[in-house]
Amino acid sequence: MSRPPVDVLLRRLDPSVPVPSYAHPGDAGLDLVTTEAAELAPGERAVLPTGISLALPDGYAAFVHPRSGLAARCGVAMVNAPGTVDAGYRGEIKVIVVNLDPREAVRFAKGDRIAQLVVQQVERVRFHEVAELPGSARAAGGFGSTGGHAAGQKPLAGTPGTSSTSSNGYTSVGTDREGQ
Ligand SMILES: O=c1ccn([C@H]2C[C@H](O)[C@@H](COP(=O)(O)OP(=O)(O)OP(=O)(O)O)O2)c(=O)[nH]1
Ligand SMILES: [Mg+2]
Repeated sequence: MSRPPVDVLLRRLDPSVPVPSYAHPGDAGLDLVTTEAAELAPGERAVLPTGISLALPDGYAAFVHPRSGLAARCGVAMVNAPGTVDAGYRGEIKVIVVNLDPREAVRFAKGDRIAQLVVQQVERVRFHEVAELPGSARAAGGFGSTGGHAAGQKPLAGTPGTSSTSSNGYTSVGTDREGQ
């Protein structure tokens, strides 16, 4: 059984902006539009306003995610993806987009859907500082320590894991973690 929706107060700073809604049942994201037209040259970024501000309930946050269609068709990404909207933030939600296409400019018209908002429950933590952390199977391995890199990609220097440089100059990372 699906859970009831969470009530969120929303203010439209621009009356022409639609109240964000889910396109399909089961969708996680609500599309956000830009209230400003913009043109981004290759490599250029912009902070675009959405005309929306929220009062999220305590214990929730909203995350501004990119749209896959814009990314695949136009090379548009979000510089800080996912952007974090704190429950206490009452300002306008903004989207920091960047045009990653090497050749083509991208144009946004007012009302174009530029990103999507995902509202989630978030935990608050209380830290307990210790001198040593308990052990784990992964330990400090990360940043490619399990292998599977594309050809020519080197693992991040200084991370645990078995590594060797072959005659072609590429570094290959072993996935055998025995004996570590
Ligand atoms: O993509 C984003 C990211 C953030 N925000 C808003 C909501 C968030 O609550 C506030 C602060 O964001 P963040 O903490 O990521 O930015 P900061 O650079 O750390 O700023 P601050 O010092 O104000 O926290 O900015 C957006 O509108 N869009
Ligand atoms: Mg911050």
